[in-house]
Amino acid sequence: MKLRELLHAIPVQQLEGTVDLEVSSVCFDSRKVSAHSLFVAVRGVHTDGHLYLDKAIENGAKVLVVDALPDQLQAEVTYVMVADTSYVLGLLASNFYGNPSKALKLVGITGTNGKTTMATLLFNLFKNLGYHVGLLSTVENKIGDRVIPATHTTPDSIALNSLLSEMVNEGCDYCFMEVSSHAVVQQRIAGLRFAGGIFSNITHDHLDFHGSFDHYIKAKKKFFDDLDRFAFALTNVDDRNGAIMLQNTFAHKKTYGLKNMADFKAKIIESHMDGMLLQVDGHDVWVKLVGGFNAYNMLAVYGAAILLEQETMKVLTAMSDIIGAEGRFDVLRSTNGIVGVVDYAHTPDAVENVLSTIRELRQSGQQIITVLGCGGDRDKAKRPEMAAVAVRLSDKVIITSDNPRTEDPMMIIRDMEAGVDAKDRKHVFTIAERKEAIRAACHLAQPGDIVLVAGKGHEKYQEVNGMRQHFDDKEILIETFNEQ
Ligand SMILES: CC(=O)N[C@H]1[C@@H](OP(=O)(O)OP(=O)(O)OC[C@H]2O[C@@H](n3ccc(=O)[nH]c3=O)[C@H](O)[C@@H]2O)O[C@H](CO)[C@@H](O)[C@@H]1O[C@H](C)C(=O)N[C@@H](C)C(=O)N[C@H](CCC(=O)O)C(=O)O
Ligand SMILES: Nc1ncnc2c1ncn2[C@@H]1O[C@H](COP(=O)(O)OP(=O)(O)OP(=O)(O)O)[C@@H](O)[C@H]1O
Ligand SMILES: N[C@H](CCC[C@H](N)C(=O)O)C(=O)O
Ligand SMILES: [Mg+2]
Repeated sequence: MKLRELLHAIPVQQLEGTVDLEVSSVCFDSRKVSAHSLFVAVRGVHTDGHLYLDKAIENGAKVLVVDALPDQLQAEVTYVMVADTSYVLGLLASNFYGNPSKALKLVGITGTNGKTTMATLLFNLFKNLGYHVGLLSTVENKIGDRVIPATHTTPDSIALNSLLSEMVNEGCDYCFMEVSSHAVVQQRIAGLRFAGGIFSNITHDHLDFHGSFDHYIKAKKKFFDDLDRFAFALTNVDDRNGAIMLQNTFAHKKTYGLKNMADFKAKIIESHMDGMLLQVDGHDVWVKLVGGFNAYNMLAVYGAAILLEQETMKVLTAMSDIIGAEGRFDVLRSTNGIVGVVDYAHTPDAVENVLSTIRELRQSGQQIITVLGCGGDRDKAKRPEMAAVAVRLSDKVIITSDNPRTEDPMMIIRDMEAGVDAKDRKHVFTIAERKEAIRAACHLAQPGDIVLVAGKGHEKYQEVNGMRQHFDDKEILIETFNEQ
């Protein structure tokens, strides 16, 4: 593509060099630059792309996008100075791939918990309604039935636009994607046109990255602030911060809720281990998901489908058929009657929701044994809180490891243990090796008891010191159950 074309609608402050040259690719990593690339220098968490301008030129870059011009300019290179390179990277990525978000209906979902579940439910619902659909999620990216492994909850703007353009080329009508707060702050979604945005909820997470809860709220809100007047903005009115999300949006404001007045309303009529009977806008509908939080997820999905102009009865019928994402309240049973639940709960709120649901569904005498850990190089403040909630709502807890990354697993465990009251310690065990922790929980369980393995859900790895080793909670549960 010609640089002149690529710079369409880009807020350029200063230009040095020609715009009549061919650009072969847009890159933000000097190591991925090849002949005739355009390199965007981004200021990151660990380093600054502006330090790699020479490396980018050495690797073949002919255009550099910067927020400050270097002292020495190279004659054969075009310099484009802009105020915010991360933002401009989003716009350039959209332009480079032909603005694919404008050629399908893109719906973004943000919030602390429920994004993957809602995006997957919407993907499955619209497929069931007969559309060709795309999905961008933590678990996987999908174009129709084709799976493309996911590296992030929200891909970087180049990967994102490349995936969207493949979706357009393959005839997708809709794409449902997760919008993480990291992605909003890092402008990964800049330049995208959304047909709608959905807010699930906001509770404690990622305070390491955002600094404070207030900044975390503002990051989520920015997604709605940037929606245009043709989009819908659907929020959870039962969440304390649900209304705040829509304060400054130009989009059509719509609400859903189980407790407060809302445009889309639902009630839980019956709850079972294998599903719930919901009343959605006055209609009874059986769904295959369990837990009050999933009533919210289902209701938001219903609301979004109606806002996307689907027929009510068709949507309700399809809702009975669809399932959510892998590793979200997956139930397994041992031959001797122990119930295993694998769930991706990795925030205090999610642990509370999952355990409250299990408590509501258990029969008298059934014990709950929870296995959980907390991720390394992530929000430390949630560690004692997650442990405290698990101890409050379980009969026994085994504290273990969950992706220690570059941290010492025992230090993470100590942070978690700080949330356990002295009086509860006799019900709490520490087994750093996750496999052994799961096995011990199964051995402690009596027939009928429930073993919750929380935090990793669909993940197929344990990350230790930058190395990912194969690890699958479900696989270990099944293996141990088969021995019992
Ligand atoms: C903290 C964070 O979000 N980091 C993301 C960020 O990296 P960074 O800011 O650390 O980048 P950096 O290393 O400082 O480098 C700055 C710039 O210099 C460039 N560089 C660097 C070295 C070099 O030799 N040449 C070069 O050009 C880099 O390409 C980059 O453009 O930008 C990168 C490119 O987009 C991301 O891959 C990276 O995600 C890391 C791997 C990550 O773990 N992110 C997690 C926290 C994340 O994003 N999670 C959310 C979901 C959270 C949730 O809701 O659960 C997600 O959306 O996945
Ligand atoms: N609407 C909800 N409200 C609260 N908790 C939820 C909700 N939906 C799911 N959960 C809980 O949160 C966990 C994570 O759900 P999900 O993967 O859908 O969230 P996410 O927002 O995609 O998370 P991530 O930020 O890691 O991408 C689930 O396993 C469940 O325990
Ligand atoms: N997307 C989340 C997932 C956390 C899941 C948990 N298994 C962990 O590694 O902390 C994050 O990167 O913070
Ligand atoms: Mg997710």
